[in-house]
Amino acid sequence: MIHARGLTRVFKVKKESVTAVRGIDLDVAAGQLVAFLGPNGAGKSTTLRMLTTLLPPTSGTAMVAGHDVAKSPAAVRARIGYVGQRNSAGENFLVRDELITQGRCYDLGARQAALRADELLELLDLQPLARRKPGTLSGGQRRRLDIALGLIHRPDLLFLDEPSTGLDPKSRAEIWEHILRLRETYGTTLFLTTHYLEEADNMAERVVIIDNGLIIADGTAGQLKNDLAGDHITITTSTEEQARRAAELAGTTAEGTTVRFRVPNAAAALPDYLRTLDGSGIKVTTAETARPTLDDVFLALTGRSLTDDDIPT
Ligand SMILES: Nc1ncnc2c1ncn2[C@@H]1O[C@H](COP(=O)(O)OP(=O)(O)OP(=O)(O)O)[C@@H](O)[C@H]1O
Repeated sequence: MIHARGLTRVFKVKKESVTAVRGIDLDVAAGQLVAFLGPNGAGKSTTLRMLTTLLPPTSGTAMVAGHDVAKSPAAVRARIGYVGQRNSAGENFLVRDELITQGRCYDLGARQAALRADELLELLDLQPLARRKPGTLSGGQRRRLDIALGLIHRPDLLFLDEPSTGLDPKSRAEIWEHILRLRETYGTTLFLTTHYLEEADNMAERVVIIDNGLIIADGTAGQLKNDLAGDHITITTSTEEQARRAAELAGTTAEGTTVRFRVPNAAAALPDYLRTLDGSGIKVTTAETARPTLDDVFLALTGRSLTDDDIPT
């Protein structure tokens, strides 16, 4: 569904050039749900804009929904949907009429546009709001309308830029419920950016991480965590001296009475470690293990946290 090779975008700003995307290769099969993650300024929106024909690549190629973004942008646009970060609906029409008008823009006949609008109102639980104006909807309701607008021509592939950002946790959960439902109903391929790591972790079957214009990791959340981060073991001891010795045995340094370190499989490693500590006369007060997060993956790859720069987690 997406087949990009060496996709690059350089912006000229006065005499300087900014390389936002540095030759990325990306393949997305039909029906996949891919989360595209990266810190602020990593190149997510620029990539999305190139894949959706909104911005021409400086070099490289991308076939999207079977067509070349540079050579046949109209054919790409006819087959994809794009839900940007800003609201797509106008303010003047009622919700249902907004959808019908959008359908007419895609050359649907009046009857077909109305049928499609009603189908999407149903799918996105917008039926009770059909006769309201978009300006009167809540943030979550507006996002659902944006998604419906992106789906009116029943695209094979839907791009969503930060679909849940700025919503309260309940509305975020609802948006995800609808995203998953539309995938189940239509089998739509979904490619979305998100700042919410736990959403990418729980919902997407594939996570692609971009940093500084380059794809630095690509796989299931589980694979990335196993291969690149490792589990956490945390123990506490009753004295700082004991923690220092326990840390030494784990090849790390203590923080007060706490020792933290990573291992490939904590459940298997912890009993051995506790036995070693016991044999050395170190009294452990608490011991726990934790699976890594996607942020741990990013940290392991770059030495930085994805949650820096005020990115909400
Ligand atoms: N029109 C432009 N002119 C100049 N530089 C740009 C332009 N658009 C993006 N950039 C730069 O390209 C880089 C990537 O930006 P992009 O918006 O793609 O990142 P992002 O990962 O989407 O970030 P965010 O999560 O903050 O939206 C940044 O350094 C940005 O400043």
